[in-house]
Amino acid sequence: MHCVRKVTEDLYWVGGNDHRLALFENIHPIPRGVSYNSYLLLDEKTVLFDTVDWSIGRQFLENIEYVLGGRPLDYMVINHMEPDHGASIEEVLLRHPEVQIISTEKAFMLMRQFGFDVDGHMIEVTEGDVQSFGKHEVTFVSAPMVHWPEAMVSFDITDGILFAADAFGSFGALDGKLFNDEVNFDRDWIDDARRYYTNIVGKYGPHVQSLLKKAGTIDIKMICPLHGPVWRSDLGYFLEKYDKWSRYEPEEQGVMIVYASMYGNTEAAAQNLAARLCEKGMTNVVMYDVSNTHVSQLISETFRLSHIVLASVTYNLGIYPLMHNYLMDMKALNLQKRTFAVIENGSWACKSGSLMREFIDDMREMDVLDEQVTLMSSMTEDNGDDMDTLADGLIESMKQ
Ligand SMILES: Cc1cc2nc3c(=O)[nH]c(=O)nc-3n(C[C@H](O)[C@H](O)[C@H](O)COP(=O)(O)O)c2cc1C
Repeated sequence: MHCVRKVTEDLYWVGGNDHRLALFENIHPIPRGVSYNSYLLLDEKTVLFDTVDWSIGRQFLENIEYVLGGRPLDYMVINHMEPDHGASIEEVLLRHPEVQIISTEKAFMLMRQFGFDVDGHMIEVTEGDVQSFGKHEVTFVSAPMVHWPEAMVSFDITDGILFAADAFGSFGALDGKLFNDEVNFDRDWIDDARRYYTNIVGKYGPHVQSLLKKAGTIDIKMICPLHGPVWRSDLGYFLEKYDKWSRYEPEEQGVMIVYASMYGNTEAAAQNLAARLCEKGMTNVVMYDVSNTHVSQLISETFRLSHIVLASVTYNLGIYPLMHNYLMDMKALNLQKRTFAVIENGSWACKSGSLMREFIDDMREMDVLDEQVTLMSSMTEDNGDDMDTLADGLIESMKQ
């Protein structure tokens, strides 16, 4: 049975939702599921914009057949060749041998690498090329590393619709609600959107910036991403988030305390700091235990907030492994422009503080406050003054 939504008079959403997949990219938990979006335009020619993950292939094929209503499929525009979007290309080809695929040179290379026989079906496009499908004229804009090197976005000049590939996407299944104005995005979706952006595309901020610059020159009325809601109102809200995230600017002044603790003493010290901060009036404080918070969530929150406190035990003369993993992820994603503070703990040879400092010093545009707390197994009254100075240092640095 088909399950489609009308996007405009002649454009249909023909994607689907997956609630069964536990880990996106086999790494990131997606408790709210994920949607794979694909769009079918009925003009003088019929045009499919991207395909879907194989997990929802059957639903997708039924949707296409329903919307086509017996018409041939003339074109398939492939903006992005990652398998969660490109996996169904070959099946569409088998069912519609008449189809011509419009894509970039690199995407065709990837199609062959993934084993698709696309010979005789290829129309290669580059930046600025325009293709007319009847009433609709579509131009193609390269978007390398947003989030793979072959990526492009397509812009329907006639209706002002941006087919944005992996840009402006979000984790979360749509479950009937296709448009941003059919959901409470700022309440129910923004955390998943941020976790999607920061972990999937976060590393490529400068590439996203260059795409945003190009987007600024065209009159976009609607954004059709490959995951999550279609944007048809309040576009500025999401464009502004993307601008901040891709410039690595925090969304909020606030303190994120990330702690690693085996027996609870470092955790107690983290609580002590949180209480002091709130006592001093800084109440935008969140706390995360590295041992029970997925690193994708830690990364997302690190993009959101301005100040990060790392509180870690020393573990076999090193940083606690899960804290180390978080720091490595942060570095891999190229995160910048944050202020850190350090709380270290050790019972006989305390090393975690200096090691965490070294790690952060190696990253771009990161500050570490001089104020630091060193615990010998547990926090005592003797540490009180240092903890107070640390809290003051955090609050002071927010004023700058
Ligand atoms: C497996 C293991 C390895 C540790 N390695 C060190 C170490 O190399 N140097 C040190 O000073 N403390 C070491 N510690 C002690 C911890 O850093 C920490 O002081 C202690 O676990 C108390 O903090 P917590 O209650 O937050 O876990 C180790 C503890 C464990 C369980």
